[in-house]
Amino acid sequence: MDWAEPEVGLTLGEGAFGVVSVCKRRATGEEFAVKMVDKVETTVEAIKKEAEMLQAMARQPREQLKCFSRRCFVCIVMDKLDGGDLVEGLQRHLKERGQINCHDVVHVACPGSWVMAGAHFTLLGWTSLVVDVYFCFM
Ligand SMILES: Nc1ncnc2c1ncn2[C@@H]1O[C@H](COP(=O)(O)OP(=O)(O)OP(=O)(O)O)[C@@H](O)[C@H]1O
Repeated sequence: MDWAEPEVGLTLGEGAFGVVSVCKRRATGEEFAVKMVDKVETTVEAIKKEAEMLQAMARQPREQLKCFSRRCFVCIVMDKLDGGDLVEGLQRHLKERGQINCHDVVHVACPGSWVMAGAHFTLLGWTSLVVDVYFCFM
């Protein structure tokens, strides 16, 4: 398996679980994103939950998510998404085209919320489901 020594490159962003960077598979040159979760600061249970959440959100969910371990990190490989940062995109839209009409986004927002509700329900239980369903009907 050539994931043993992938090439980790530029940082894409940072979240609660650690840094996300560009990652290149040496054998093929394909680019992915890799989330590097600190083994010392994060419990095994939390890392498992994060990996399961990413697996549930994957573009091809049936394909097994690739993970590898480095000295201090568990590295979770994902498809690299090139759409940019959501908040920056919203701000750019506001500046260039004005406010988004609520009626235009409802068809996208509702199915999206149901996907999130499903993922949260599987992993985190009822509390998140209730919150997500609330947002879905807002
Ligand atoms: N698959 C990806 N492809 C490209 N960029 C990504 C990818 N995943 C994450 N990023 C970038 O890295 C940033 C941090 O992602 P990360 O998933 O760690 O945190 P988050 O989604 O912002 O929130 P949380 O920490 O609650 O999970 C994102 O805001 C995004 O800019």
